[in-house]
Amino acid sequence: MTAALPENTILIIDDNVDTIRLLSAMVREQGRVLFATSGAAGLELARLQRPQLILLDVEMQGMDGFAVNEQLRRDPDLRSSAVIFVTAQSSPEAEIACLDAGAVDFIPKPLNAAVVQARVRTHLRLQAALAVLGDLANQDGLTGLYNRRYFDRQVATEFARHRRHQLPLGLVLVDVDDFKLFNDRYGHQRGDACLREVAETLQDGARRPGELAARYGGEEFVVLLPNTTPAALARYGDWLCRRIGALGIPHAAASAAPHVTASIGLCARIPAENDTVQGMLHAADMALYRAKRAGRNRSVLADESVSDVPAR
Ligand SMILES: Nc1nc2c(ncn2[C@@H]2O[C@H](COP(=O)(O)OP(=O)(O)OP(=O)(O)O)[C@@H](O)[C@H]2O)c(=O)[nH]1
Repeated sequence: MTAALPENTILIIDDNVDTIRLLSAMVREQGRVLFATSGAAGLELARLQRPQLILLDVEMQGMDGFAVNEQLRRDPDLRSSAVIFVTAQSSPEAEIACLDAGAVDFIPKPLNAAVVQARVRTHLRLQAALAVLGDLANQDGLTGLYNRRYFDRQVATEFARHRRHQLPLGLVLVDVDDFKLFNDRYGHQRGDACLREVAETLQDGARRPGELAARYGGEEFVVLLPNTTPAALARYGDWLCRRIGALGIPHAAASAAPHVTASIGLCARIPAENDTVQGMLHAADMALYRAKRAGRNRSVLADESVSDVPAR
């Protein structure tokens, strides 16, 4: 689920071109170096490039380093970039003010190459460790898919985005059929292996940008499909059902087939003003319930889904 770690990116924000040149030369071996000569340009670049580390001049014309840092800290997308303040003010008070503002470190001017490199190295290492921890916190330990915590965050963001742009959002609940009987018959370890295989199938079927498969709990999974019409979602549900069946995992005690199958509840909607994520999940859950009641091993689209939106 996790993309390969990107190369380290270091952004220098300083209104003095000579300082930028000097700092760039000092840190260029340690990552890709970008620079901006004003706070506003620096924020713009940070938004586009998501640097691991920002070397931020405190005393700049216009927006000073503290103001830039405040905006960085406030923006959830930028908060993970570590800021090292660079300043000619080397009093203990100035140093404390930098750290209190949320910077991870402080580099005094005049610049010393060895000190700059050591600090940058340390914080790039810490950033890499934090990125690994962040990924683990979002991951389900058994299947490697995203966990429910991460899904809850993403679905809220996507729901709001789809409402803003009036696009249909697709939600898929997948529940492995008669899984208690599978565990009873084949044991918990084979049960775990089965869940991993189903998870892999879901992951394979959610590779387009913005698509996301997560473990929702126990033997239940959820897939989020941006900009997906009810008709396209119904096709996806049928396809997924067939793919899970085609894994051919024997399940002699199952009611729908002699192999592992899944029931799938689908909901695709353009979120209305008074809609909620919970409302969509509830609709998908009701559809899943109907799939179970109708004999399992099938996908069912929630009743109220709109169908007059362009095809995906
Ligand atoms: N092996 C394994 N089993 C799990 C895991 N999480 C949940 N389960 C089992 O999944 C089973 C789910 O059972 P039920 O909720 O009764 O549903 P079901 O047997 O799949 O029946 P239907 O959903 O009606 O088809 C329970 O026996 C749980 O113990 C897991 O991580 N590993």
